[in-house]
Amino acid sequence: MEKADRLRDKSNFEQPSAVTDLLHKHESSFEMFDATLASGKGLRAVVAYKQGDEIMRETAIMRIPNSQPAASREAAEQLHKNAIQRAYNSLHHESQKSVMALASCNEDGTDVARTPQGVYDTNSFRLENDPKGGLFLTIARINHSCRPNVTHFWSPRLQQKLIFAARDIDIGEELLTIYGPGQCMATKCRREYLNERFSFECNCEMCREGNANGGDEKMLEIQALQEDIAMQSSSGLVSTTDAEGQLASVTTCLALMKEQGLGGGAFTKSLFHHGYDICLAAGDYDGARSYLNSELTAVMDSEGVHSTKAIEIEEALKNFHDTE
Ligand SMILES: C[S@@+](CC[C@H](N)C(=O)[O-])C[C@H]1O[C@@H](n2cnc3c(N)ncnc32)[C@H](O)[C@@H]1O
Repeated sequence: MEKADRLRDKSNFEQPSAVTDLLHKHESSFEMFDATLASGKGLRAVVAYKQGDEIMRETAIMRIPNSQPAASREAAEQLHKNAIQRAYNSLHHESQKSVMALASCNEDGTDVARTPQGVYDTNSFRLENDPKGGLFLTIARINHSCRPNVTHFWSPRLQQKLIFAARDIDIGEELLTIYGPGQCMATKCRREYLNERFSFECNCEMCREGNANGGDEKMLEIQALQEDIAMQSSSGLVSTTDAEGQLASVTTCLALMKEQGLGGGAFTKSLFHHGYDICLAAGDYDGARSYLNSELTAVMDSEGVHSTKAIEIEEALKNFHDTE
């Protein structure tokens, strides 16, 4: 079966489901366990996944505005705290218990010290282009890795968060996502960022490895290449010779990302789009179509086959064929 068909089959259930539905649908494909990488729990695969497989989708148990207008920072913090408390109070007792069983890095780690705000702030996500963030009971159990094997995507249409395999995953492997940063950084800076933003000392494979295999230099090179390519492709002034150099940078960057375990669709899709822009500007339509095909696969792998972006790219590819 073609990959797109396989993905379509997996994405057949379209409507948002309740958290309990999520647990029933997916309970046999992953399980919660006592994590070794991090304190507390984690999720691990009980079936093997292929890159691009949808592993789960979940509806938020709590939705809280990211920010509210207030006269001072203190007043804004109070509004945030009140909104969390109100949302928490409106939950069923069993759901409250599930929320309070999650990790809380604002407190000292004991059950007594946990508060709804500590739990919400530790485990919630901002949701792209949405004024409200969300807390997802199951997704909250996924620990962080700077070399993740899963990525998440907020679907505005489904109002759910979807988790996709960023590479092939074996049975028994822990599911690990990236909390941040959004840029490629050297180990010391990544660890500082994670400590400051999420209050933990990252113990992931990439951080433990540090610069042993030149990882830090590779991360910095990826970052520099990505910035350079984005700048060049947006300037739009591409001669054939420029295009060759820029496309060579795209190829180098993709290879480095793969070496660093960052070859999944969520990380590569923008790079493929730049490749497409560069080829178009240089009048290389075969090259443009090839990059667009790669972008489509990367988008389907990380957003699902029904995402708005995937549909738009499919449309653009059809137009390519129609104008030939
Ligand atoms: C969203 S929770 C993840 C699930 C959590 N382990 C649990 O038991 O519910 C985030 C917390 O997990 C821990 N954690 C996640 N990834 C980690 C990592 N790479 N290194 C060390 N601790 C990590 C940290 O304590 C962090 O505050």
